[in-house]
Amino acid sequence: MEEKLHLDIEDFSEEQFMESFLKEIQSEEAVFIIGIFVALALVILTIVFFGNFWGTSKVRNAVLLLGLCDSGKTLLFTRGNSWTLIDVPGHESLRVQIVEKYKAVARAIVFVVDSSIFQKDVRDVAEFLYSILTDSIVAKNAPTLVVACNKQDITMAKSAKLIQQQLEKELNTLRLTRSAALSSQDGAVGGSVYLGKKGKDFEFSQLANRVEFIECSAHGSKGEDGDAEIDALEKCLARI
Ligand SMILES: Nc1nc2c(ncn2[C@@H]2O[C@H](COP(=O)(O)OP(=O)(O)OP(=O)(O)O)[C@@H](O)[C@H]2O)c(=O)[nH]1
Repeated sequence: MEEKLHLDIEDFSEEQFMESFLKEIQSEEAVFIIGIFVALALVILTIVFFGNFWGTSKVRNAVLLLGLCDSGKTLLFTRGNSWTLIDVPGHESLRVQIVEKYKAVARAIVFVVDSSIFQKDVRDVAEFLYSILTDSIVAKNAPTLVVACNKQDITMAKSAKLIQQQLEKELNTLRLTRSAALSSQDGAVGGSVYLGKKGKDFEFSQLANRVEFIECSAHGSKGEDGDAEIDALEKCLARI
């Protein structure tokens, strides 16, 4: 009897030991599995976070507002509150740096022209446009180009059609002089591409970019306090 009792106690303690041993192993396994899940979740979160971060930094979603000084960029900027615009100052010393910074992310370029003094400005406007369109990054990305012929409320303002024709003529001349200057130098000048098609007079239709010429007035007919006439510009941007 004593022997039996002794055996029972021994059996019992062995069973208990096995049970607690198994429990121990199971809880260790659970901790191990939870650990793996946490590590996996961290890896996935890191990938998603950096994926988004790198992804958005490469997305081209900027609309650059370019143009000579006083063409009306800032006034247009204040009117276009539904867009993500970058108003680039017209002054050459400031604009070069800003264009350099944003050109790679430009989804569209709104090039603002003062239509009321276009005749006087045509050469400068063409030179500015030439420098943008022959930039290798701009040429590669081919952002939509909207030439906004602003200040249409002023009687002397030239029409979008005339501005387009004169710019094509001026860009053609510039291309001739610039190409001659380039070929007289040794080697290629970094970052510049040929404008349009070789052997043909320059036309905007030769560019890979979608190009639109629109008429607008940031002032509107009732001055700065009135409604701006920028419907055509808004429609263009909505399509981008
Ligand atoms: N009549 C008229 N005046 C305008 C229009 N748009 C702008 N202006 C005026 O033109 C002047 C220059 O406008 P801004 O918007 O400052 O020109 P900007 O292109 O930003 O000039 P910068 O900052 O020097 O590059 C201001 O006095 C504006 O009120 C327009 O559609 N019609």
